[in-house]
Amino acid sequence: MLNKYARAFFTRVLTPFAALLLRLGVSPDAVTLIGTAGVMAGALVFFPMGEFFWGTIVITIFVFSDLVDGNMARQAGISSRWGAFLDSTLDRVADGAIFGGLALWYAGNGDDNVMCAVAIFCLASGQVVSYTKARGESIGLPVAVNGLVERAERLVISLVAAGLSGLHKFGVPGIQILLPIALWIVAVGSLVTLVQRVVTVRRESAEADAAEAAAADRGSGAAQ
Ligand SMILES: CCCCCCCC/C=C\CCCCCCCC(=O)OC[C@H](COP(=O)(O)O[C@@H]1[C@H](O)[C@H](OP(=O)(O)O)[C@@H](O)[C@H](O)[C@H]1O)OC(=O)CCCCCCC/C=C\CCCCCCCC
Ligand SMILES: Nc1ccn([C@@H]2O[C@H](COP(=O)(O)O)[C@@H](O)[C@H]2O)c(=O)n1
Ligand SMILES: [Mg+2]
Ligand SMILES: [Mg+2]
Repeated sequence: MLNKYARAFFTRVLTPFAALLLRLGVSPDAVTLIGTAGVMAGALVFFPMGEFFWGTIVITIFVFSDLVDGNMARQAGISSRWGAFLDSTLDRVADGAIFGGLALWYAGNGDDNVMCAVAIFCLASGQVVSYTKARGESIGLPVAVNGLVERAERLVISLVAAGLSGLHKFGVPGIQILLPIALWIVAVGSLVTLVQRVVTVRRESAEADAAEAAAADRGSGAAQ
């Protein structure tokens, strides 16, 4: 949903910045790489220490690189298969760092085995949700469904909650409850999305196989 409705807004807002980077001689690949490194640093340095506010600030600054890199490539007319591969692959790395950082907090001083397991589930299910689309498309199917909770939703729900939970350290009472609530929402939402995508791939593959069998039948009928 965010991908559909918010992308146009962010494209308008980020286009001048993307143009500036191109004028400065920065490449889209460099933005992809630096953005991922920044997200990883924010997530793996701050989250395991329970510094959710500062971690979220650092991650938020760098995560928008994922919208800037493609914008730069399109403006410069240099969108490429390599760029698409690099972008999607490093998305998985960044997501692994964010949910891994949260899991490390709960496994350590956060001391909550259930929430550690929920964070690991968010990490794994998010990766599988993305894989269903990539694999479905690689076997020639349209995978014409995005589902309830795409990557943008996973990130926005988790990061808004993490940032707000971090305000606990600044004296806001009770607010840290938002992070576990958000992780449960992302976990359940990712599971629903996974089922939506698997059901779609199952239907599309059955339709494609039936169409192929019908075409083969017509071919052998014509040969007789
Ligand atoms: C005192 C308050 C403290 C709070 C501190 C600040 C809080 C800020 C919190 C959050 C900000 C989060 C911003 C997250 C922005 C995410 C941007 C992003 O990365 O979007 C990527 C997404 C997809 O891009 P791609 O096409 O490159 O990716 C494809 C996709 O990932 C597929 O994944 P799948 O769904 O299949 O799993 C992959 O299959 C594919 O491989 C991959 O290539 O881009 C978009 O979706 C575009 C829309 C972005 C919408 C961003 C909305 C941000 C909205 C609000 C943030 C501000 C909230 C402020 C809250 C303040 C709280 C007090
Ligand atoms: N280094 C890059 C990054 C991205 N691309 C192209 O942009 C598409 C992704 O667009 P986003 O707005 O989601 O970033 C991607 O599929 C590539 O076509 C690129 O060429 N090089
Ligand atoms: Mg991108
Ligand atoms: Mg991306």
